[in-house]
Amino acid sequence: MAATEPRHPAQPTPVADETYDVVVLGGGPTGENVADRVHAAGLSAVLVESELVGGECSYWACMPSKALLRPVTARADARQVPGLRDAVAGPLDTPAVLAHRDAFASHWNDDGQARWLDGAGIDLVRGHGRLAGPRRVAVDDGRVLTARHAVAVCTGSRPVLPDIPGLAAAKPWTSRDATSAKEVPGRLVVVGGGVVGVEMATAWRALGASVTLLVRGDGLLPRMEPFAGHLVAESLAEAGAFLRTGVEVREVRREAPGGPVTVVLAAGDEIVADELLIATGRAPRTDDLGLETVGLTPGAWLDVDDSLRVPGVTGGWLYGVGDVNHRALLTHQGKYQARIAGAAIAARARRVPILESDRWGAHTATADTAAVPQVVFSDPEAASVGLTAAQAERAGYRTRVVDQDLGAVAGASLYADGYRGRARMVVDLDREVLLGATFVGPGVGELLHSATIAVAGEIPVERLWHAVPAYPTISEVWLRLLEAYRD
Ligand SMILES: Cc1cc2nc3c(=O)[nH]c(=O)nc-3n(C[C@H](O)[C@H](O)[C@H](O)COP(=O)(O)OP(=O)(O)OC[C@H]3O[C@@H](n4cnc5c(N)ncnc54)[C@H](O)[C@@H]3O)c2cc1C
Ligand SMILES: NC(=O)c1ccc[n+]([C@@H]2O[C@H](COP(=O)([O-])OP(=O)(O)OC[C@H]3O[C@@H](n4cnc5c(N)ncnc54)[C@H](O)[C@@H]3O)[C@@H](O)[C@H]2O)c1
Repeated sequence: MAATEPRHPAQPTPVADETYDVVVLGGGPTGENVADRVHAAGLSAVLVESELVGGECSYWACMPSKALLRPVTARADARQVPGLRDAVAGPLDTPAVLAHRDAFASHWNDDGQARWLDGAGIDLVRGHGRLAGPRRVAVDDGRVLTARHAVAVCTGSRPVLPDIPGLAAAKPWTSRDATSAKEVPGRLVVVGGGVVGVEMATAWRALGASVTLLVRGDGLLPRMEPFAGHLVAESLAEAGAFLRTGVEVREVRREAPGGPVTVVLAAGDEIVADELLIATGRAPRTDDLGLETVGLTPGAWLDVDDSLRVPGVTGGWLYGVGDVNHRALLTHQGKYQARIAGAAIAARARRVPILESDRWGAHTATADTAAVPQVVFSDPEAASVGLTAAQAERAGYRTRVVDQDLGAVAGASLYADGYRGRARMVVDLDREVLLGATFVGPGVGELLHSATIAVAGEIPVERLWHAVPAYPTISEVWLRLLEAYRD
């Protein structure tokens, strides 16, 4: 089944002047925010978009996936509340869930976002843009846009298909199909135990598909603390999904278009399904971008410094922001980078000194390396910020790791009967500040920002002691973690 196609893109805003202060290539969440920031700083900006304004996040990633998952986690939570359990015992209303998803994907129509650009005073050019030498962007309709100060490449990423015999011919689902499919497949095989694999296995299993998750490593969510993957795997199994770890796909066959697909594992066994989702990571959208015209390598992630500028480009006019630079493939980090890059572009345009040496200054995207928050909207949710215990150890910190059973907190047991969850904080013993925190359990996504503030703010543990969590909330786990640390 093909991913839902963009519908009726709005007519482009007429472009009067082909020279701008800033040309932004790619109108996803990152590109929109770069354009907005430089425009707010008094520079003129044009945004070039080849598909839909709003990018992957709005139509085939964050928004539709979270709209599919919200009914799943809300039902799971309600089923753990005495007095409510029986009222939500039935199946999800699949047409209503899919309609809710369609609405959150704006029916794959970007009129609203194009209007926002117009209102913000940012010109929109629809078409595929390519660099055409220094400061120039050629659009496939023949026009050439020139940037006085900067070109910001915000072209994002696309799913990778591993080199498995028969895979491409079998027309597997990618994240685009998994977030936009109009029907629930009877049997779905998911390859990849990262965030996309876990979230989409959760959603489609809850909508009634028989789901088999094939994972090459030994568990799910390998970038998080190991207990996150364990708890999510346990819950997926209870939901009736089949998880196979330590397996490799050797070959894929689909004899007839629309017919069943056979997945052959390295050990020789075969799994037959109706759809196959490949969720094995992302590749940069830089292969057809004219990078070679400015001495860079097409198809590679864009290497950038902490102000999001591409080093080694004469004149320093090229920036790479968002997924395309591979620093942190998340919408909120792309938007954060856009705020930093926008400020740096505007400062350099005005010849104002850049605060490069100020780690937490306006022109340095330090949070990309020190405090990236992420919520996996599985059941239960998994939320983390900063370093895991293993990452901190690898980075050479002297650490103390403190764990707590989330279910033992009064607020958690009120939130859900039999609440299962766990929390961990990783403390840098030399500075006595948090390097990272992880929470796994129902509703923990909304708990994460407290940890992000602690990590990004480098708040001493001694001062956190005075940040009193309200009783009886799940946040009281902070008190338990700090008590355990001080004991
Ligand atoms: C299934 C899924 C779920 C996700 N869920 C979350 C989530 O819950 N939270 C979260 O933070 N992140 C999530 N992500 C990640 C998030 O989608 C990305 O980090 C985010 O979209 C990156 O934004 P971006 O603007 O850098 O790139 P994109 O959103 O990819 O936008 C790039 C834009 O550039 C355009 N473009 C590309 N090349 C050209 C060209 N040559 N000329 C003109 N235009 C071009 C594209 O059409 C696109 O519109 C999810 C990802 C997936 C796959
Ligand atoms: N809620 C969220 O924040 C959210 C949701 C979805 C996606 N995202 C972002 O989108 C990005 C892409 O997600 P993703 O899940 O595709 O990538 P990922 O990198 O998170 O996970 C991909 C997984 O596939 C495995 N893999 C790679 N090649 C394989 C192969 N040939 N066979 C079997 N397994 C293989 C990897 O070991 C890895 O565990 C992530 O970086 C994530 O940050 C975020």
